[in-house]
Amino acid sequence: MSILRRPLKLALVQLATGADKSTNLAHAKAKVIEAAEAGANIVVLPECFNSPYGTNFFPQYAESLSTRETSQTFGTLSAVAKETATYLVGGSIPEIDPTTSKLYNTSLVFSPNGDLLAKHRKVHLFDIDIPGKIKFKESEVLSPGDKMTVFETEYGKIGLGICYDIRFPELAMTAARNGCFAMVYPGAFNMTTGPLHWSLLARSRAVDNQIYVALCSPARDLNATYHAWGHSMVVDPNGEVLEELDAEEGIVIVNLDHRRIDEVRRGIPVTTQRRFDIYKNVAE
Ligand SMILES: NC(=O)CCC(=O)C(=O)O
Repeated sequence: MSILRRPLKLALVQLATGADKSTNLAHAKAKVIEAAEAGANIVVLPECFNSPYGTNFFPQYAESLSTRETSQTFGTLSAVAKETATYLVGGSIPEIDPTTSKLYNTSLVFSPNGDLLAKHRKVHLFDIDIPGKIKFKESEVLSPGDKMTVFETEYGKIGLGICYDIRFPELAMTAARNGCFAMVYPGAFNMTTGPLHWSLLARSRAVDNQIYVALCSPARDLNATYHAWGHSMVVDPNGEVLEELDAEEGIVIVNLDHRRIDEVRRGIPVTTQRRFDIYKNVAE
């Protein structure tokens, strides 16, 4: 059997977000319903979809995600997943762990009956400094997650990362080696690295592993302090961009098909040609 058990429709919601959390949540809910009505089986929201993106905003917007009772966002996502009977990758939101007071950039995934399926805390924090262009240091306020995240669906397994996580091929590689048919990354690249690396990284992770790769960004808001690149996209296992948005709000809906994975893997059989006998000390 293929790693993708049967065809499905994947939707990416490139959401326009603002400063008001309740408005963002209501808007996200409306867009998830719109995607589901268009036939989506799995819906993805962007990184930091309920708040502006910035280290100064994380503490203010953070929620404890232990239960739906402690988190407005948890409750909303769970309810809309159930209402629409879709798998929902709830982008990411700032999380506070009440026992340690540590903050995380966290993604929650819900099943079609509204149960929490997975929780991914961004593993690689976005700390970069490109002189004259962009300096950003998530680690000033956030702590990194300490595990990879793969979740099981009726279609097969999906790996989950958040934005900067895509720069580390090991995550996608490990997920693919463990049988995932796709990597999904809620993300918010910027106007410096977005044009150069966003598509390149998505296509690289896809070609490396011969899996589908989906990146879901917020829409660009030039009134915000951080200008997201947008360009939410789905790439197929051969590295071809199936659909890509521009900067504005929109929904990408794409059919994923196991026959495409099988065909690409048959044509270029790198999955069976690997030389594990000569790859040594990869952890160094
Ligand atoms: N939110 C992020 O992790 C941004 C990552 C990014 O822009 C990059 O270039 O990497």
